[in-house]
Amino acid sequence: MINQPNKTIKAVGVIIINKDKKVLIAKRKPDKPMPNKWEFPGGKLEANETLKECGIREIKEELDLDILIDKYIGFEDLEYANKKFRLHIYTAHKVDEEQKLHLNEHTDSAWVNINELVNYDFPAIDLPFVKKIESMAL
Ligand SMILES: Nc1nc2c([nH]c(=O)n2[C@H]2C[C@H](O)[C@@H](COP(=O)(O)OP(=O)(O)OP(=O)(O)O)O2)c(=O)[nH]1
Ligand SMILES: [Mg+2]
Repeated sequence: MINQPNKTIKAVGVIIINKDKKVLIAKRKPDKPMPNKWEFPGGKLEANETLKECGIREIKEELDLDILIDKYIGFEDLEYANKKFRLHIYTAHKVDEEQKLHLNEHTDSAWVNINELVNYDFPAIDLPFVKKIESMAL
């Protein structure tokens, strides 16, 4: 296939919120882009799926969790390794609050209060999302 350096890659990150209003964050592996950063789990859109379907699929693949998507928060654009990304963020909750996660793609995870998110090392692009959910009544 011809290289398409200007094509924007769509990705989805999911902010899973539990009954205590804590949000799930996960730590990226050391051998991935943005090594060891904390993130809202998710990944890249595949052909023939919607952004919401992508979020649900990625959370199942990365964490073995079944979720329902709640709200669209927004998007931010980023660029690295000569590639352009547009990261869309949704909030969601687990179908079964008791379901336990498994780390298939991350080295660590944590359920944290929204006002504690600033203490974790996120990619710069996540800061507007953190600010936005801090100001929302979740
Ligand atoms: N999932 C997620 N990605 C983020 C966040 N912040 C941020 O800059 N990114 C970037 C990293 C990636 O360039 C892109 C999402 O890619 P990803 O690494 O999750 O993709 P993926 O799960 O499909 O991983 P892979 O197939 O490349 O291993 O967005 C975030 O909070 N969550
Ligand atoms: Mg991912």
